Amino acid sequence: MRAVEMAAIDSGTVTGLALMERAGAGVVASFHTNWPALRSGSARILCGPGNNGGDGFVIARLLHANGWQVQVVTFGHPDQLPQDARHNFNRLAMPVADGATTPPTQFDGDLSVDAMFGTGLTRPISDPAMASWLHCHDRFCAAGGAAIAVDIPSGLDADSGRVLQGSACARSGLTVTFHRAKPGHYLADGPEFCGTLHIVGIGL
Ligand SMILES: NC(=O)C1=CN([C@@H]2O[C@H](COP(=O)(O)OP(=O)(O)OC[C@H]3O[C@@H](n4cnc5c(N)ncnc54)[C@H](O)[C@@H]3O)[C@@H](O)[C@H]2O)[C@@H](O)CC1
Ligand SMILES: [K+]
Repeated sequence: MRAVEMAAIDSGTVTGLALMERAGAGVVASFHTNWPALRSGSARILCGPGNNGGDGFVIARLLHANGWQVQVVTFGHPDQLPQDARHNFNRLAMPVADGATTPPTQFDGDLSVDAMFGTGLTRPISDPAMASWLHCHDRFCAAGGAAIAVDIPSGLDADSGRVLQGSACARSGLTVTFHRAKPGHYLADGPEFCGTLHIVGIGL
């Protein structure tokens, strides 16, 4: 997937930023088809330190523009964000909570989005703050809340579908992935953690 994205970007046919905007818009569109009754409300978006988090910033901006009350929780310092994610972080016009220093509260809003990690997860999620925020997302999902994973549930290996050894991982009711499903969506723990799988095109 990374090679496909880089080839498209290197060929000049599309920018990473355009792909990220389409990814974020695809998640919002998928959300409305999966939960049509949920027209607006309050959303919590968990945004990790990479471009998966960047997708989360796009989703936050689009929901906010549609009249949603949005709480963005970030993990990692904005200065460390990759360029496209940083661009979308800078475009946010709402308060942002630092997940490392803000204790998680039980979420009683309408929509929780896991944009912590996608295909760039390289090791088990062991950071206690990340784990406890993901646990909130998982509890909200288990209680029947609208819980979405961006690209892949964080903590799940995109190739094997297994939760990385000892990693925190959160279930979602809907996973929205881009361009193609990954083996991890179907294998091992994938189905349990992904819930319904939507595959959106981002023009690749
Ligand atoms: N490349 C592109 O042009 C596009 C990428 N997209 C999104 O970008 C994602 C991939 O982005 P990235 O490659 O930045 O990867 P991620 O956003 O999945 O995360 C990578 C970051 O997390 C850190 N990390 C990995 N494992 C960790 C752990 N256990 N604890 C703490 N930090 C950890 C890495 O050091 C790195 O900084 C995709 O899943 C998708 O959501 C989409 O926007 C489509 C376009
Ligand atoms: K994710």
